[in-house]
Amino acid sequence: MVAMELLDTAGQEEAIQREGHVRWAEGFVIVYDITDKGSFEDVLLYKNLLDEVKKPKNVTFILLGNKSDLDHCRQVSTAEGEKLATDLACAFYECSACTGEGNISEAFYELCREVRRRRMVQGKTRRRSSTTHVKQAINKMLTKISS
Ligand SMILES: Nc1nc2c(ncn2[C@@H]2O[C@H](COP(=O)(O)OP(=O)(O)OP(=O)(O)O)[C@@H](O)[C@H]2O)c(=O)[nH]1
Repeated sequence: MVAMELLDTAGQEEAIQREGHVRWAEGFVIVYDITDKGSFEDVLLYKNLLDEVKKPKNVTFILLGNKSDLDHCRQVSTAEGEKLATDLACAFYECSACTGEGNISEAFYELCREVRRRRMVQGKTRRRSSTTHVKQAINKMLTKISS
């Protein structure tokens, strides 16, 4: 079971840089509108802003192309979305917040799974480094005792 708190950044750059919840959040959903090429071009901008706020940590995120119900007005192809997601090494979904089509639940499950995977990896790194510190301390003590 995972308890999620979802916050909307309202899309303003200054808000993303300023707001504490961006620093606090563990995972992000970057959303563009498939009928608006400009919103797709902004994805990189938002990714870079998140990188800036979260550094030195890597940003955990998924890419979501919204408004798939408006396929007749599409300006961004599915292939373009997939290509960007591959370049950014994140999961990609198309969906419609309006009709619910596309796999919105799966997108959020995947984001949760990715957050957990990264936590596990970071936990292992932390544990390994603390074991190293304990070993070094014991070695120091033994060296002192024997000298
Ligand atoms: N057809 C369709 N319209 C949508 C969909 N999602 C949102 N909209 C419409 O798009 C408009 C903008 O939606 P918002 O939820 O305000 O978008 P936003 O990105 O949060 O906007 P900001 O508040 O500026 O950040 C509204 O008129 C929504 O009804 C969708 O999946 N399909």
